[in-house]
Amino acid sequence: VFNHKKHPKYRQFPCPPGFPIIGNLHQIGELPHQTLWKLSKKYGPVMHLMLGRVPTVVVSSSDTARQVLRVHDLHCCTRPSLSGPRELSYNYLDIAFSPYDDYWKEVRKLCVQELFSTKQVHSIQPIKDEEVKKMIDSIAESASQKNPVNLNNKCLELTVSVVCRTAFGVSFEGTVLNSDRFNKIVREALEMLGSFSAADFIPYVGWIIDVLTGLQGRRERSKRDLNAFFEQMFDLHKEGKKEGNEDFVDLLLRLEKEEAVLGNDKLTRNHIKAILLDVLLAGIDTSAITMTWAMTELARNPRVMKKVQSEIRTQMGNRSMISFEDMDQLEYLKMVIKETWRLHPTTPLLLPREAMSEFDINGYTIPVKTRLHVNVWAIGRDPDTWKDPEVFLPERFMDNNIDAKGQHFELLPFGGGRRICPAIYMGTTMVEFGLANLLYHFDWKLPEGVEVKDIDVEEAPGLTVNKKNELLLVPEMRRSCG
Ligand code: HEM
Repeated sequence: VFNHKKHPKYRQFPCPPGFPIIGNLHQIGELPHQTLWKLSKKYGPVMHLMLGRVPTVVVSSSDTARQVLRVHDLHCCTRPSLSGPRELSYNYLDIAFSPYDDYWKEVRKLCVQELFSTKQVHSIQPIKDEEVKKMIDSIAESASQKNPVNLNNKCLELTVSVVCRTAFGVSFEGTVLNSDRFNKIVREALEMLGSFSAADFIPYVGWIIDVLTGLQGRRERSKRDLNAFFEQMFDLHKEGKKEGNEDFVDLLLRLEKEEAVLGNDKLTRNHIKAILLDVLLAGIDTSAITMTWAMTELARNPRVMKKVQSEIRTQMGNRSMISFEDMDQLEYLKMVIKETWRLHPTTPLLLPREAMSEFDINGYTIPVKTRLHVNVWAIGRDPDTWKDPEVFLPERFMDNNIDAKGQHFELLPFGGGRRICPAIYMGTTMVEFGLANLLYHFDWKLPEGVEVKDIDVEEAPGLTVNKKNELLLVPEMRRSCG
């Protein structure tokens, strides 16, 4: 383990005091991005911690994020090797947890060209149209009975349906797998990816703790369930029982048949499963969470709610459905989404990186093998960057060109550098389209007895951070004005 005190050439990092063996692990808590944000106020925007035996650096300002993600990207764009991801990703055959190597470059390129491309996003628009219509119809029913709607669930149902039909050609209403079982498999896998594994922090003996706590067993079960799910999807495609046009499984099976090559490997079933794993785990929650947080902030800020609805309704006039092309005109809605990402980035610490060679940030030397986190959540609340950071104010994006595509280091919901999310367009269009429809068709009232100040922003722990408590709002069908 690297010890700065024994290496006088290195400037001593600011670091909170820790204990032997566990280091600072006990300080991290359930919501690490929040704890680390508080610590960064005392220890600064480049902070060193020992998580067990793992030296970790957390950066918490837009300038230090720029240094990690742009200036030194090539020194630190690999991922650390972690037990949960290793188990679930067929030994890092996926994109998100693969180390930085030729295989990662090839598999990422293949997915960007074939699965996440603009052309692909446009080709799945009919699926989105249908699924959004289903969502609107089911909310309309609640509206007619004046029943509150659970928006966490509604947003998740929408993204599950869109992603499943796009990737597997299957919608989950009463078909092959019932959606409860599917949701359980996805939830458990997400938890296994995000869970704290002693083996990752305490070498040699940590794995014993994982066996004793039952984590290892749960991980193995999660992998078996996912594997069985993927096999079922392959069978379904073999039997020709799935619906619609070419989906991701069709496409990847076709590439397998054509003997596509990734780095030194031929594309096999395990590669396909690992790619589909990323689609499931990175594609479903992120968009749903963004929509839920946006609706939460709008309910807390009636002025903004009114303004964004007025924009959508003025631009759209009277329609039964909004189309994908209409999205271009909705400038204020886009600002609302950016403001949502500033305060509620779905992946607040991004995915971990690891230093591959030594480099400096602000005069501190980061040794090889140091783990790195960019605290995007802290950057969104940095008063040196944002005026009144705690206020939800979409207008702050009015007179600047700050976007969320990884070039503006004060707003990084998709990360940045070589590891930036490869599906920004797919994710953004899903969020815009879902929200525009929710806001166009309905007015949203608070349930009886609830006041604006009662709507909380408590967070649920996890690799992606959702609203902890359900957001319940009562929909009222929009009165058409013509
Ligand atoms: C609003 C929606 C989304 C958000 C906010 C989001 C956010 C992110 C973030 C923060 C990362 C980590 C970047 C880093 O470590 O620097 C990431 C990586 C990734 N995302 Fe997304 N994402 C979204 C949608 C999607 C979708 C729809 C897919 C696929 C269907 C996807 C696939 C991936 C993959 C494969 C990676 C790993 C990239 C790599 O390590 O090379 N994401 N995403």
